[in-house]
Amino acid sequence: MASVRKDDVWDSMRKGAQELVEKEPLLGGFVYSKILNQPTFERSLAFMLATKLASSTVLASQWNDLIIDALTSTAEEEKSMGGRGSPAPGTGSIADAARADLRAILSRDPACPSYTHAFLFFKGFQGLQAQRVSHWLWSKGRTVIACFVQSSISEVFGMDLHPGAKFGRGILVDHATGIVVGETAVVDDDCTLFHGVTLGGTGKVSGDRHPKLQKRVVVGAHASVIGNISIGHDSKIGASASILHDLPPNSVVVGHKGIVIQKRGHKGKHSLLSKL
Ligand SMILES: CC(=O)SCCNC(=O)CCNC(=O)[C@H](O)C(C)(C)COP(=O)(O)OP(=O)(O)OC[C@H]1O[C@@H](n2cnc3c(N)ncnc32)[C@H](O)[C@@H]1OP(=O)(O)O
Ligand SMILES: N[C@@H](CO)C(=O)O
Repeated sequence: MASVRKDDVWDSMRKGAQELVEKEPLLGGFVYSKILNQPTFERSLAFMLATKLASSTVLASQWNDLIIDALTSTAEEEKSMGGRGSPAPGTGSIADAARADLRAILSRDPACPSYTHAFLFFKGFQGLQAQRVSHWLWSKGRTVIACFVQSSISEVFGMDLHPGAKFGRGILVDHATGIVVGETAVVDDDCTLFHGVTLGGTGKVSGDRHPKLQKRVVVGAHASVIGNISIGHDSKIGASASILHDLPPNSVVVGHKGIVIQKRGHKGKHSLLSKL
């Protein structure tokens, strides 16, 4: 007999949805259609994204079919990879990446009370899952439809995520408004991006031209990280900083020149801050 996979995120989402409807019956139709009437996390995710992205010319049912295709194919691809460790950014099951993102949001965002809340209300979460679908299309050479998805994400969620960009798992995209991520950017597992972040090119080169964020990097609101540079794991980039050069792991940087104020774990006066 085939074993039924345990899905703690989905179980918790359904429980949260039930509680939400009891508290606010006005939202009953909304919550039932997106979660409680759906048989699985995958179906729920596809329906939620499809209804967000739908327009008068590309219907929710067409989006739903496309997204289900992406979720099924990427799950099969991950299975065929043998399930060894976390997949490289931009590869592996989209649904499992979405589950990891929900876990990350609940554990790292004090404003998030439940998986249900993030799933239904956080456009950073929703837009990122749509980007994962566009990236799957991009990786299959379906670049026109991938760019159409990018354009729809931009219109609906207010952030511009190129389909070529590679995102790992456990990503918190908080508030999300105004985020721009370029084609060759890589955001590894457990990173956090606040609103207004740019992971951009210098405008002077083509090819591989966007930043690579290693694991657990936090990029503060309205910071710009520019060029094909590497941001070492566990670094924090301050709100409104501009970063144009590689940063070693554990850096904490602020200001227009991305001045290092400390190496995390090392105590001492931030003397360089007097230059700001
Ligand atoms: C609705 C919302 O809440 S949206 C959330 C938006 N929040 C963000 O984007 C958070 C981003 N985080 C930051 O900018 C943080 O300040 C960090 C990560 C850069 C630094 O955090 P910490 O390591 O705790 O540094 P700490 O707060 O002790 O500050 C150290 C010094 O840097 C200065 N500093 C901190 N952040 C910044 C910044 N973004 N720009 C300029 N200077 C800064 C401080 O004034 C302080 O200076 P001082 O030593 O002269 O007093
Ligand atoms: N979501 C984060 C930043 O706004 C918080 O509530 O602190």
